Amino acid sequence: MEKLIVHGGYRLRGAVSIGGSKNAVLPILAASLLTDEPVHICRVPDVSDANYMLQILLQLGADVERSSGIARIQCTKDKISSSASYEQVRKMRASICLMGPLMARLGKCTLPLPGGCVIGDRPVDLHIRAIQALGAQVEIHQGNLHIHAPNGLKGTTVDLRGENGPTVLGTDNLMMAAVLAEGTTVIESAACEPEVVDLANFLNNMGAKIEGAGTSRITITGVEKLHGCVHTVIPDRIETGTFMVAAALMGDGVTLRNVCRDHIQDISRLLTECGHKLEFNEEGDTVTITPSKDWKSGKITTAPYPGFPTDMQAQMTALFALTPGISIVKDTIFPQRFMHCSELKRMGADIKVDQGTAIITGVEKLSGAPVMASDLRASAALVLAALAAEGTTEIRRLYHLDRGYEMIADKLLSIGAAVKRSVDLEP
Ligand SMILES: CC(=O)N[C@H]1[C@@H](OP(=O)(O)OP(=O)(O)OC[C@H]2O[C@@H](n3ccc(=O)[nH]c3=O)[C@H](O)[C@@H]2O)O[C@H](CO)[C@@H](O)[C@@H]1O
Ligand SMILES: C=C(OP(=O)(O)O)C(=O)O
Repeated sequence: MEKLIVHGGYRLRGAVSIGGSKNAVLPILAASLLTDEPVHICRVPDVSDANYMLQILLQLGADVERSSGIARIQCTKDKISSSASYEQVRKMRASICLMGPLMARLGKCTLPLPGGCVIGDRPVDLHIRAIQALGAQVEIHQGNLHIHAPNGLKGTTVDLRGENGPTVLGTDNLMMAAVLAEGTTVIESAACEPEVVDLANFLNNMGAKIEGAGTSRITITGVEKLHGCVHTVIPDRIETGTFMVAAALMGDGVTLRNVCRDHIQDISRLLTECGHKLEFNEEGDTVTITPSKDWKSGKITTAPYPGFPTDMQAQMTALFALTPGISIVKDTIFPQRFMHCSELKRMGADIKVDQGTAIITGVEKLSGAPVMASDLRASAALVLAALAAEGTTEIRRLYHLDRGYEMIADKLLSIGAAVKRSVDLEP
């Protein structure tokens, strides 16, 4: 196993290029199952989740080639298997989004149920409700979802609102199941995230008829077949936000390239309210961050898009740990997503967590410590805190970070951080 060693206190200066979105590319890769023809997906980030998804497709029978960020995938129907094994999917919850395309293409599938994870309970009841509404029968046996649609999938209206609001991968799954279904499917209370829009654009490029993606009502008119296409994945808005926080903490002229201004409005608003200066170019694809010497505390309540993303709250907590005053972070989507706080406290942060809310009193300095990453964004929060801390921090369980950050150590090193990966000899 590897660990990340960070010597804190180095100012950051220079430019970083943001990669393709992990959360957009996962369902897009799964959607390549929907056609016999090859699809070319550009700007596939080199992160372990995308690599697992490509491996799963390969094991399901797809032809997969990858070079310089471009994946070429071809899924010939009679070579594709409808079952994925627990070994294949256990590493990635997003494997649930294989359900929609496998059902659309083969009319049946067997998928291991994804478990919960450290960010909280992660049920799939809405995914099941969606596929049942299209006419599929679902059984759960020995930890597997067995789904089949003996009479094919038929379009209908499905309200996907759950207790905590819309579901992102649930919306993706239903869209992918409906593109080849008979008739029209209307998704009410659909998720509006940019990643859902990117998937809809990809499917429309393949010949699907989807309208309304990016709003809470999506209409899908089933077509007989889809064809190959070339698609470029949107920039990763969470990687962008993470580097924006790094720049707010330690920047001295950091520019981020290949960003999408429209997708990060709430993150930008919050950083601006805290006093940091953001300058976008006219196209909105490059931003320069100038940290404030007179920074202010802030308040976040996570919410579905266009609200503040839950995937950025841990990184903001790291920023607030060093921001004077009292800041408040409430996660309404994953109220248990505060594992990073106990590790930040070991570095000297003053944080109290109670019932889905963290109250953070800014301290003057953090100090480096050995810390343990518990999940993807918690790891990012620890890296950010370590960049600003006095002394050296060693972050263990780097595989969490590698799920969603492409070459993060190299990118940080290139703008002046003192970071290096090292083999961790401890068990
Ligand atoms: C690969 C990917 O894109 N992951 C993102 C996606 O996860 P994912 O799509 O799994 O998250 P959802 O949008 O489905 O979850 C939103 C809320 O709905 C609940 N829920 C979800 C499904 C369901 O069947 N029943 C149910 O109750 C969840 O527990 C959660 O409280 O959106 C999350 C919320 O923005 C992000 O944090 C994840 O990074
Ligand atoms: C929680 C995340 O991803 P996943 O849904 O794949 O666990 C994330 O990207 O922050």
